[in-house]
This record gives sequence, C-alpha cells and structure tokens, in this order.
Amino acid sequence: MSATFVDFQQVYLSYDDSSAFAVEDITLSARAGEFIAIVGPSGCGKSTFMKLATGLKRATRGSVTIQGQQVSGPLKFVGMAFQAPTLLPWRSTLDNVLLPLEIVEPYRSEFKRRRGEYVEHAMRLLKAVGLDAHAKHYPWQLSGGMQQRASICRALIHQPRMLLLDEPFGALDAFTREELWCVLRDLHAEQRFNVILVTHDLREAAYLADTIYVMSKRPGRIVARRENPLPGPRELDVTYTEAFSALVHELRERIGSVRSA
Ligand SMILES: Nc1ncnc2c1ncn2[C@@H]1O[C@H](COP(=O)(O)OP(=O)(O)OP(=O)(O)O)[C@@H](O)[C@H]1O
Repeated sequence: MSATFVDFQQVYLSYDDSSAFAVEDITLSARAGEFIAIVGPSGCGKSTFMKLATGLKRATRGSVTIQGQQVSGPLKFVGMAFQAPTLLPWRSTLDNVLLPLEIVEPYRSEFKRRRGEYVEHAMRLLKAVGLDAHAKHYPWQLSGGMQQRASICRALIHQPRMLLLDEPFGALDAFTREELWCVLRDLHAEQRFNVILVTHDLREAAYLADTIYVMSKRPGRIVARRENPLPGPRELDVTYTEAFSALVHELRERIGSVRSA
C-alpha cells in the first residue's frame, strides 16, 4: 500500500466567511498514484474541492495536506485541465504545450538554455496523444478533441505529481471522449501521477477512477466512497459488461438519493 498523498481532514470552506459553507466536513485521502473521481449534482462544490486541493483557496476550517505538508498557497507541482481547452490562439500547439515551462520556476530560468530538451519532452507527450504531426498547427486548425489532447499535454509538461481535471471531456462527442479516456488511462498507467477528476459523467468516473467519491448538493459533503471493483487499467470493452453497468447504476442511485434528500 503506497503512502498517503492527498489528505483532507474535516475541511469546510465558506466563500464569504459566513457560516454558509460551500463544502462541509470533507474527509478524504488518496494514496500516491491513485486516480480519484468526484461526482455530484451541479453546484455541490466539486470545483471548490479542486481549489482547496491546489491551494487556490484555503480551508475555513480543517486541514488539507499534500505529502504531509499543509497546503498554504498555490502549488507548483500540479497540472490542470478544464472543460474549455483554453489554448492561446496565437501560439502553435507545441508552443502552447511549452507555455508552463516559460512561466513556472525552476524551468523558466533554464528555458533558453534547455529549450531543445523541453521541446523533445513536449514532442514525446504530443506523440503519446497522437498529435505529433500537428505540433506546428495553431489551435484553430485543430478539432475540439485535438485541442483537449493538447491541453492535457500542457498540464503534464512540467511532470506534475498531481493532475486536476475539471470536466475535461464534457464538451466532446462520445467517441472522442472515449478515445481520450484511453489516452488518459495510458498516461496515468505510465507516469503514475495522482489524478483528481471532477465529472458529471458516471461512466467516465467508473471507467477511469480507482476510487469514486459522491458529493451531496450544497453544502457539499462526501456521502459515498466507492472503490472501483473492476481491475485497472481497463479496456473500453469493460463498459459493455454487467459489472460496469452495475457500478454506474449504483453511483446513479447514490446521486439520486442525494438529489431527493
Ligand atoms: N467565488 C465564489 N464566491 C461565492 N460563492 C461561490 C464561489 N464559487 C462557488 N461558489 C458557490 O459554492 C458552491 C459550490 O460551487 P462549485 O463551483 O464548487 O460547484 P460545482 O459542483 O463545481 O458546480 P458545477 O457542477 O455546476 O460546475 C455553489 O453554491 C456556488 O454558488
């Protein structure tokens, strides 16, 4: 069993310092390399949870630690990707992927000297997601799925120990989404970074995550924790099995009972 990587202990967050909490009593821990998914109804606090995990927001009460260190400000060893790929339109795919290295230390001060090495690394990532032939293309020359692949490469370029994904595949068609599930599965299997995936898509959570947490509506609380019974890494065929459907149904029921509560 690996050591704990992310640890939330009775965490509360209020945006306006009132007693109205956006999230309440969150206790959760993830092992190093674990892939967790957070699912729940709209507005339950999934994005708030992300802000707490990256240090963008500080807990009003309780403690958030990463590798045993209290989180007290924005963390550098985190990569993030969101529903909108947010690539800069005037930069090529390759230059978009390199962007964090031009901004974040210690890479920034080494950027000019080590550019060749950084480009090699970016090209390896682009190859892993099938985009190496598009490195010189601009975002407007890429499909939505290709842009999202590029934004995942950008999130991984500084070899983060933790990858935070907020509905990263929400805007994509079902086929592209499933293709990107496989891309993410393979990158995770190879590099074993921690992943926190926030999603409305229960199939996505059941396919990708080692552990799935269900949150209640505001104030967001964790109402269920489910370890994925299906051995990983999973092939897409698993999504047609009874065991997979049973897991998705179970999650749906838990969310249903949260919504009607
Ligand atoms: N900056 C903010 N200031 C005040 N309240 C906020 C702020 N951000 C979020 N909230 C409130 O906190 C609660 C949780 O919001 P959050 O965005 O974390 O939910 P979510 O589960 O990610 O929602 P969705 O699934 O719709 O994206 C909501 O009631 C929201 O109105």
